[in-house]
Amino acid sequence: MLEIAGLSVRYGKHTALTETALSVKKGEIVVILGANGAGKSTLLKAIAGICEGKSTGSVTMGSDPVLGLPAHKVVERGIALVPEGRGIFGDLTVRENLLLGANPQRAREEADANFERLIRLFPKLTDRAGQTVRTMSGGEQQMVAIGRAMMSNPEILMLDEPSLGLSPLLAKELFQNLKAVRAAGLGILLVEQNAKLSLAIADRGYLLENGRILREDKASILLHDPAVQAAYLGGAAGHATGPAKPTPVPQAAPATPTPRAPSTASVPSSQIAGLDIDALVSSAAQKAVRPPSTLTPAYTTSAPRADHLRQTLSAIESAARQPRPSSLPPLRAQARPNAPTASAPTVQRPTPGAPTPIPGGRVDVYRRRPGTSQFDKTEV
Ligand SMILES: Nc1ncnc2c1ncn2[C@@H]1O[C@H](COP(=O)(O)OP(=O)(O)OP(=O)(O)O)[C@@H](O)[C@H]1O
Repeated sequence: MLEIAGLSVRYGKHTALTETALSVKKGEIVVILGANGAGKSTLLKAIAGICEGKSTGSVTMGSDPVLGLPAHKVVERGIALVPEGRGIFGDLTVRENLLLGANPQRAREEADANFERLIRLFPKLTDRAGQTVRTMSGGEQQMVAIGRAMMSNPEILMLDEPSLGLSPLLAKELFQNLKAVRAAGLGILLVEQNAKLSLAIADRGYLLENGRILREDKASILLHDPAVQAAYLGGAAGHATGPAKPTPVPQAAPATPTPRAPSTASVPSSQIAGLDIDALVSSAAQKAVRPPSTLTPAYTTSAPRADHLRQTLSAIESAARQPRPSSLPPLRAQARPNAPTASAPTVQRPTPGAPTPIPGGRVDVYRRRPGTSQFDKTEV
């Protein structure tokens, strides 16, 4: 169904993918294994229409060409991507995130059916429909991200390292969920560091190295191949999880989830479809542009900023109260609204201690009495 042939991607002079070929059929899970920088994310991004590099070759969905289409058109062709890091809206509820997934034209008419399919696959989502997503555990958030992608009614679901950041238990649950998605008839293209778990559920696998596909085989064969074990499973199947990458920090579930709205035991599909998708999309777009205060942890409350301001002001005030050092030259005499006007039109900058005499003329210099608004006249 998804066919990739001769796909190459360059970022400027750097070639990230070279003549890549692979396919994903309906109802199968295909996993891409590769070390850091092998080009796995680039492959998914090039298919999804969000790659910053220059892509050449061919990507087709059925008989439709896909390569080069903008991301929203790729989704309309039936390909959905769950990006690394999930890309969900943490400030929105589960229901709102799912509804955003139903924005593509191909999904709008079938939003009810897609939602029914989703809650059959992930019944937990119905209990959490009103919960704000950022209050959920990493595994639950990943489920929302997959759920949102599925609401676009895809035939191919692509996932970029979905187990990243999940505890082993949550990762296991995630891979069980992917089996359920496959059973629903979707094709899955999976990029994973967790070679053991992903090969255990996959049908086929590709090994990608330095942007080239080195090998393609059945997942069960790859899983038990000594060379694959050495490269991706730490030398012994079942003990390691893939090539070197910093061990993800498991996301703990919050002690007490705080739903924004009371949890609904069951959400009828009409409740999903009843929301206004366009309004939600534009509100989500606004929320995605965060004010600077939410981006800088130090300024998440106004107190530290106010303290800093107060300290700065008091430092300026106390500096202003300091007596002026006598070595500094006096300020240039200026006309003041309530002071007598100097008889000469210009006053030269005086030397310290004594005003400079003006040749051929007399200058009246007015000095302010300290602490008053009175002026004393001096003739020069
Ligand atoms: N936007 C970009 N601009 C320039 N080079 C890039 C860009 N994105 C990726 N690359 C380079 O392309 C190569 C492949 O990167 P890619 O992210 O696809 O690898 P990966 O296999 O997904 O790695 P990882 O597992 O570390 O995420 C790397 O050398 C990377 O530095």
